[in-house]
Amino acid sequence: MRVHGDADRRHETTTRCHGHGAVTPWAAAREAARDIGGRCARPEAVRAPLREALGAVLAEDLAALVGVPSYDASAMDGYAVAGPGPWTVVGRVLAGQAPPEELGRSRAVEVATGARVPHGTESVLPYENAERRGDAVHGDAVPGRHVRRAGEDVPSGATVLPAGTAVTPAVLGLAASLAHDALTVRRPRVAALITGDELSRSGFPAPGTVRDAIGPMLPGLAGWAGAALEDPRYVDDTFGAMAAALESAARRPDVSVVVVCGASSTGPADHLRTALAELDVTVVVDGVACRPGHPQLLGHFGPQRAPGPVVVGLPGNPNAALAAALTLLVPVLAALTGRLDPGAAPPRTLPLRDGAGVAPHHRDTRLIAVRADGGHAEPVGHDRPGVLRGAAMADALAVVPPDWTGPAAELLWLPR
Ligand SMILES: Nc1nc2c(c(=O)[nH]1)N[C@H]1C(S)=C(S)[C@@H](COP(=O)(O)OP(=O)(O)OC[C@H]3O[C@@H](n4cnc5c(N)ncnc54)[C@H](O)[C@@H]3O)O[C@H]1N2
Ligand code: MOO
Repeated sequence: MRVHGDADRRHETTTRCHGHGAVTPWAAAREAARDIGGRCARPEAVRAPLREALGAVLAEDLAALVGVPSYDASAMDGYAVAGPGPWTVVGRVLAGQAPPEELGRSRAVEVATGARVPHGTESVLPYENAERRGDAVHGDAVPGRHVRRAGEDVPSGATVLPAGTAVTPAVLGLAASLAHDALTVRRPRVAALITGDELSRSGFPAPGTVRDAIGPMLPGLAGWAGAALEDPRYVDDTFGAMAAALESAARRPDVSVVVVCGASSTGPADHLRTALAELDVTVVVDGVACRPGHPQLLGHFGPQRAPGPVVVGLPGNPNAALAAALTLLVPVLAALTGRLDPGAAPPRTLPLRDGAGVAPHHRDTRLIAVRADGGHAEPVGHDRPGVLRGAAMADALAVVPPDWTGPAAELLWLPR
């Protein structure tokens, strides 16, 4: 970390206001994150083509512009038949082709699965139940069988999903079936400020420099929580650069969250807290009693009753940044659109495997990289604050509070 000229006076303030007993317990910090996210203005509703809507939430109920199926269709390859058998075969209809107007009594048309069946069709006789002799077909047809009637799965005009539903791959497929080309969705936008004059962004790091490991993690974390991350802005380790970058991100009406990486501690180049004070940001969580990730921060621009944009400060150590993102950033983003925190998905707890050698810390909640395997959670190791090696092998972070007696531990799932 390099020290810049304008650090000194303001750094005095930082040192006094952080790290002197005001840290928030881990569970309370997460609750605060959910609470702020839930109180912010919802991200603006926008029209998104289907291919861009994945992961957002629906801003409106999803209605069927067309029924499913949209025409009377065969559910099997075989014969559409009308009246009693045997039936005389009068033609063939493949999917996408027009059928004859009307199927007369004791008449059949050979049909492919998905083909339109003629009016008058009473059932479809699958090939395997049919015996063909010349133009005649014999077999036991069961009235109504293997014909999918128009609108029988989804009637035209029906509301099929409520506003607030997360757009999954299945939702996109359904929307297309219902004749939508675009959806009206909400998706929080996240601006990222990455600090650290020692950071490099590509190639082999020169002596004394470090590859940015947080920038590459953030889009996936944001996307997992239904948000979109803008290209990160790399900010010099000066008070002026930090304050200016924060201010300009916060002025953007489309930005719901500003995430700041690094500069969260009390060092001479750590200007986050002083810049937030200068900009009148309300700091709600100033440090969290957890390891790794204790210097993380949660605050907001704007008044208490209408907060926004939210500011999340992630520590510079990459594994601490990941733990902090799961603790504060993901719950804020999920709550902004009212969706469930994906880190808190079931199963919520698993027993740590016997002999895992986990001991609680006397004051802080430990967040331990674990693999979930056969009904147990097993620490994978390699999860010190400065390295993502353990997290990259892990399924979740096991939450071990100071009063933990085991063996069951709460899990905070990682995006996988
Ligand atoms: N006197 C104290 N010093 C520190 C404390 C403390 O309580 N008292 N806490 C330590 C902990 S814990 C953490 S975590 C770090 C947090 O530091 P910052 O958020 O201010 O971040 P930096 O100082 O800039 O960097 C810390 C470390 O991480 C590396 N780094 C930073 N950004 C990135 C990145 N994008 N990708 C990869 N690595 C990054 C940086 O080079 C440093 O090695 O403070 C401790 N100090
Ligand atoms: O808590 Mo630091 O956040 O250990 O790396």
